[in-house]
Amino acid sequence: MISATIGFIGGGNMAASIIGGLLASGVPGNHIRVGEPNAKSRDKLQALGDIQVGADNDAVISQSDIVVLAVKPQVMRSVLESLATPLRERRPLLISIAAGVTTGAMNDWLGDNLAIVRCMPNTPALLQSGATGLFANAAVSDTQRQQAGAILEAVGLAVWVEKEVQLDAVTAVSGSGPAYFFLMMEAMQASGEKLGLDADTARQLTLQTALGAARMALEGDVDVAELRRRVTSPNGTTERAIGLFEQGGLRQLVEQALTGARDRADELAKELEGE
Ligand SMILES: NC(=O)C1=CN([C@@H]2O[C@H](COP(=O)(O)OP(=O)(O)OC[C@H]3O[C@@H](n4cnc5c(N)ncnc54)[C@H](OP(=O)(O)O)[C@@H]3O)[C@@H](O)[C@H]2O)C=CC1
Ligand SMILES: O=C(O)[C@@H]1CCC=N1
Repeated sequence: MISATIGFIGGGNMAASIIGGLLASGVPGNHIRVGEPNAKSRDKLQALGDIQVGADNDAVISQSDIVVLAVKPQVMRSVLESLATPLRERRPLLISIAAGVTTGAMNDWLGDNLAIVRCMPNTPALLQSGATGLFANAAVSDTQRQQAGAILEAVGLAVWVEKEVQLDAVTAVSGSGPAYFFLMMEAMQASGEKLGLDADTARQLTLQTALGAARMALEGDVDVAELRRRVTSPNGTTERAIGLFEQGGLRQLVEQALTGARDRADELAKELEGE
């Protein structure tokens, strides 16, 4: 059970997904506060439930045991520098969800050595089906580690990594990952339509197939390669399709794409630290 008060600095897409998941998991709305400058985003957040939403970050910090930093990487420095004094005084556990912003850079900008759990969640957190990688810096106590783990477990799978650099690989696999599956679904829907299905039928068949495949992979006792083989009848239709995917270099393309995402996280860190 999460009894701490949780304040979010930044209430955009990813914060809304986590907040929606926390509320669905039973965290009371009056334990959640958000500081968000954009009035439209505040309205969207307020629609999630009976949480305290405002534009005043200082008020959020003064009322929170845990502060989730959910702003874009590019504004993290200015946000932390502007909030350094109240954060240094109150010393809440900080949880950052920003891609490519290291705990070292955050503490440099704060001018202190605060407890920071850096994590990489993903948007399915909204449906409590998220996947998050977490890393704790040396200032994080066992209790704080448990608190951070409990928050992210409330919205899905939470996995700790030993080295901070591994979070860039987590970003490439699961942080950005939902977008890869959405792209595949977009492409399958479009192909279904080209092959003569109406848009709604193509959509329904694609989405249900994605759900069914993910459930079999998660709930079954065989690996995904074996599940793929079981669909692939010798000399059948799947064999033709899979052969064309392999011939087109799908595996190499996936590796290149994930390496690109990992490298972009590393670049972001260097760009932000060089500022
Ligand atoms: N989207 C995703 O799937 C994932 C995102 N992340 C990480 O989450 C973080 C947020 O991403 P995302 O939610 O997509 O981005 P959004 O732009 O949707 O959310 C960021 C929010 O922060 C607000 N903001 C800007 N400045 C401040 C400030 N000074 N104080 C408080 N709030 C402020 C922005 O308002 P305004 O719009 O007015 O600028 C915006 O609403 C990023 O660091 C990203 O790397 C991590 C995992 C997955
Ligand atoms: O695209 C991004 O940079 C963020 C981080 C992972 C998902 N969205």
